[in-house]
Amino acid sequence: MPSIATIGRASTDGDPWPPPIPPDASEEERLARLEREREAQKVSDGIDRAISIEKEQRKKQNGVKLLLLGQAESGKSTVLKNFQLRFAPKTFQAEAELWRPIIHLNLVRSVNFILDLLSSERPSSPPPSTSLSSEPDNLRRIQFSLRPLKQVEDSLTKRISGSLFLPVVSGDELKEFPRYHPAKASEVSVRSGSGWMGFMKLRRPADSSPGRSAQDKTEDEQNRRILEACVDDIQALWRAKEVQYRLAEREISLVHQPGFFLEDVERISKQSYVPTSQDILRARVKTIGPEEHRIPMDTGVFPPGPEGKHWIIYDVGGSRSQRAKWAQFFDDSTSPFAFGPRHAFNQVLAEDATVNRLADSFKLWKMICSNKLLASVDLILFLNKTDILESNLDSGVQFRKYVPNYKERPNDAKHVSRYLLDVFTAMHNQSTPKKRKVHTHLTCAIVSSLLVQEVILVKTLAQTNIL
Ligand SMILES: Nc1nc2c(ncn2[C@@H]2O[C@H](COP(=O)(O)OP(=O)(O)OP(=O)(O)O)[C@@H](O)[C@H]2O)c(=O)[nH]1
Ligand SMILES: [Mg+2]
Repeated sequence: MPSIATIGRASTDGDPWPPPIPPDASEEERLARLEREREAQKVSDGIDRAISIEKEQRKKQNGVKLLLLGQAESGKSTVLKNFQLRFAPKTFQAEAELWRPIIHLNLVRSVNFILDLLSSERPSSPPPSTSLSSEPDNLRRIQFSLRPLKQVEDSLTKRISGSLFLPVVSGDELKEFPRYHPAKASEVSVRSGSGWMGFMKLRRPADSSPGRSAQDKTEDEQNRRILEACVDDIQALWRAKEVQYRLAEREISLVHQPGFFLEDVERISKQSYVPTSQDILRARVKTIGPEEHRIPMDTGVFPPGPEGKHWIIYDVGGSRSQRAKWAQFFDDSTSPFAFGPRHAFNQVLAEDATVNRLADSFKLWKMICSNKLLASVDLILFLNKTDILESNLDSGVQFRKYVPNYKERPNDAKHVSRYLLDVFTAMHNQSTPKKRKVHTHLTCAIVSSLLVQEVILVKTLAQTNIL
């Protein structure tokens, strides 16, 4: 006899359960039988509900598990920083100083990128407004005087990545970190999160522990002195018309590149500089993960939960060689956050220049939606980088040129966002194995305003029953 919970389903030996009502049963027997089945069904549904509530509660007691998924540079680690800023502000502030070398590395890579660009090729024609000016001579002097920044870049990369501490990086991963990429400047090829942070803690400049060598300290001071001495020339380089001309000629928008700090050079090169929260959110470190981060939920934002409750956030690397590592986190106790780079419709992948980033992002989304291991969890989709999308469209870039199906709709952020939300939702509905909710949000992860936190933490998580 099957248990009551299986009434109405197939029995274990393959025969249908309950068995059909015998054809010779009287009307009275038939009605009584139907009534018994209805009652049994009610009990069965009640048991299913209780099991699912218990499962939810068990999930919550262990902490809330979030999985950040999306292509490289889509903003996963930045949202993680937002969580840290919101829920563990003291730790976040205490670690601010660790971000200074990363921010300096972002800056010197931008400078070295421009220097490489200037020396890599001659422009197709000289910039019209500078041909009669004295700028070319001055630019040559600046190029010469900024040469020590190559050593600063090498030294910072070595300090941050700590070659001894780095896991073996595969050939494919190394290929993703070219020193000079035609459309990129600020990628930092180091381990993210706890990897580099743990290492930097050991070598902290203010730290007088025996782990920190005198050589590190000297090198750190020397790098900062060089940077401070270069401030005027870096500013002059960035303002030079020829530089702007060469960047425009190759359609390179450094301002929109991750880890862009050229406008902040004076402030961030001061000896007394300590990174602000905003600087940290803007800093770029590529994740070679996956990494588990535990953030205590102790800030009283939500009603107190069980003692020792944590956010457990899995931050993964989004570049192609990293994606095979995602599957180990796919299960129904983890809430996946997927990131769609809305701004990237006119960009290609850093790791494969033949692949449009928006097309890649659609493919990833379909893979997440159709995954059977995630079929029972609601999905949260962030269409991130609203600011870059707006600035791209405002500068006249035509969305329909890259997405012909967009046709004659208006070329503004509101309509493009609506269109993308519709496409992502339709793709989900076509590929999901089960009916479930998708919570979509337009976000700008570098803004840690209350609004963003409200959206991310309160509305979304509460709607998905995570909290
Ligand atoms: N302008 C702008 N920049 C953003 C936004 N969100 C993230 N960024 C920046 O984009 C860069 C990349 O973000 P990350 O969070 O490192 O990207 P990721 O998805 O973790 O990338 P991988 O670790 O390579 O997988 C960082 O420099 C961020 O500061 C946004 O909404 N607007
Ligand atoms: Mg990351």
